[in-house]
Amino acid sequence: MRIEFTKMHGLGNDFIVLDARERALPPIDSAAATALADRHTGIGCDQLILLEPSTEGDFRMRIFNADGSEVEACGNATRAVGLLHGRPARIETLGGLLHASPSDNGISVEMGKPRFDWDRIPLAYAMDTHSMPVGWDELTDPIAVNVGNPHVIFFVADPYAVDMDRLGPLIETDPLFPERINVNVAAVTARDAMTLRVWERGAGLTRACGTGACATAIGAMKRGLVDRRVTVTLPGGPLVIEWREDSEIVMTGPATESFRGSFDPADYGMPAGGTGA
Ligand SMILES: N[C@@H](CCC[C@H](N)C(=O)O)C(=O)O
Repeated sequence: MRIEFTKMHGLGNDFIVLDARERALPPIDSAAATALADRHTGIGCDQLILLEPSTEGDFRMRIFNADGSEVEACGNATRAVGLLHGRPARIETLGGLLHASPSDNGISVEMGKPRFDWDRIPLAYAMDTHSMPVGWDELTDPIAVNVGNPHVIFFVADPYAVDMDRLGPLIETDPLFPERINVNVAAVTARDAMTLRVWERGAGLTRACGTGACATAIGAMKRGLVDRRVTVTLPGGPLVIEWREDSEIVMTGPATESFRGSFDPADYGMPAGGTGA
């Protein structure tokens, strides 16, 4: 049996979407996700997304980084599967229940409420997460925010001047972050505008990171640098992030289907059996 997939992206952050909501698929494990994500020998993606039935929401979304790690949240993929669903959706994730709905400017997602406690980031030991007394070369005084997944944010004059290929993996794997971390470097350009680059945990430098945009906007709002609605421009384009009075984060932006195809699971070492429906 061949497995059908949809290739999608949100501002160039790209996904293989596998749909096991109505038809069981062979189990997807870390090794299969890594093999499928390979840009030379597989289909290629930053994240593999697996949709399954859910008792809590309309469906469950599982997220695997390109390195095979299964993680809690992915903002851009949430918009992508919202587009695929075609109507408002309640999406169960490891990071919580999210709400995605079509809007005038693409797809809007209620991403949940941010967490700031050191043990909810998580960090390895207690520390003020609002102004962390740590640094890596010119990257100093970060703020840490968990928006379903963990982020550390550095405010700099020019994100494009930062050597992310060197500093990204160094910070991602620092023992201060027991579950590793997504690394954001951002510049505030106006009370309602920021630029951002993200080194993603388990995927490296991507063209866009939805949760990174949320965490960075919230970090800047907490420090009083921007207002409660801000446009965050990533290499792949802009996302609008709003922090509502009830503390819910709302992310709005585009999602795109690139193409559909199918593959033979045996080519990716996938065992026989079923996951999902
Ligand atoms: N690209 C995503 C984030 C994907 C997960 C992240 N790399 C992690 O490990 O937490 C997004 O758009 O949010």
